[in-house]
Amino acid sequence: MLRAAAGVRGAHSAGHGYGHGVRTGPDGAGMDRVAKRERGGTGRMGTIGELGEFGLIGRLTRGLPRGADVRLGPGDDAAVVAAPDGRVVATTDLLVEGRHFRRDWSGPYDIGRKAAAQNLADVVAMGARPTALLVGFAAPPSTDADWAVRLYDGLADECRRAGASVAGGDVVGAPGITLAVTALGDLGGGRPLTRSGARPGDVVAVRGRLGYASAGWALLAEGRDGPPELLDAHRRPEPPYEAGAEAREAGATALLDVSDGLVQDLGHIAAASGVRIDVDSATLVVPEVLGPDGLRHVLTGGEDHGFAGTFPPDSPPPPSWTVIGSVREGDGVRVDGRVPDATGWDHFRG
Ligand SMILES: Nc1ncnc2c1ncn2[C@@H]1O[C@H](COP(=O)(O)OP(=O)(O)OP(=O)(O)O)[C@@H](O)[C@H]1O
Ligand SMILES: Cc1ncc(C[n+]2csc(CCOP(=O)(O)O)c2C)c(N)n1
Ligand SMILES: [Mg+2]
Repeated sequence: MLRAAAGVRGAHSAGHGYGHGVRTGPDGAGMDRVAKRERGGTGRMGTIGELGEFGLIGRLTRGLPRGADVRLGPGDDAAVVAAPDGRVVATTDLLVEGRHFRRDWSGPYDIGRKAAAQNLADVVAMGARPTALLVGFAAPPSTDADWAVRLYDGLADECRRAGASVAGGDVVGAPGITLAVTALGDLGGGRPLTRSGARPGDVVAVRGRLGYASAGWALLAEGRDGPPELLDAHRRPEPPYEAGAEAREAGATALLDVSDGLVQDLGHIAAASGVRIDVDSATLVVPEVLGPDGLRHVLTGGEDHGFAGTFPPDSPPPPSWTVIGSVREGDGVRVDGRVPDATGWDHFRG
């Protein structure tokens, strides 16, 4: 059993509580008001340092969704998760303050949603059904407990969207916020949709938003306000989780989620499959809201966690997908016949 939480029962609101404007302008205008709202609560629970490690765990794990796949959830040395298929799909992704998000740009609820979404999308990109998350949470002791609770509200809600549960995790004091999330999934007897199955003659198709998170991040980085749908796309991706099942049913030969940039991620399919991928930019949906650099955001912007896949010519994807190109013999990715100079995000190249 878990030790009882030391803290007061949470009085936080279950609402999202995020605004739509830019959190900071170049002059820092409105920061105080923004900072208060983004702390995610009233500070009634105090800091996580005051709550203590086990008080915090007790508070964070209270009320989490618990699906049938999680046979034993938070509270023991490890969780027990069902693996009906006999194989477990497993993936892990870090979300690091200053690298993936900033606390003056994003509220805790959105950061929680994003941490879950980027992992759940990877499970779905294997053609699997997400079952459980394990959540490593590092934060300074001075962090408001309400902030941490709101983050877990976001994690829990994103899990609900994908039909998964939080099975366990770890908390640790650290100089900044880091979330290390591991997601598990079940293939339900199906074959995994790997990156290596694309064949010459296949069509290439995408599902979900592309370029929105990148355009939103660009606005935030420049300290500019802009359309809420862009700013929020940076804060919180909304992967169309149904894409995995759709791709599988349609006979997809390869699938991945677009996390680093469409061209770069298609390059992973091209390399793993030993093929060339040709993208026809005229087929890409570039909504006006993305602004003058819209095509660049669509081609190279990451973090929307839409899906890209390849499909045999005789079994095309359903209408919810957009066909954007074809698979040929050869290697690499071409856009309108040319090798693009920008492809996407690289953590070590800036
Ligand atoms: N530190 C590591 N140790 C072992 N394998 C790793 C490590 N980092 C990445 N990998 C593996 O390399 C592959 C590509 O990793 P990557 O993180 O780029 O995944 P992705 O789905 O393309 O992008 P994202 O990070 O957005 O999920 C994955 O199979 C991953 O498990
Ligand atoms: C504060 C801040 N600075 C920069 C970015 C942009 N960014 C960070 S990681 C990434 C690609 C996916 O990463 P991963 O491969 O780790 O999933 C992108 C486009 C951001 N979101 N926040
Ligand atoms: Mg991925």
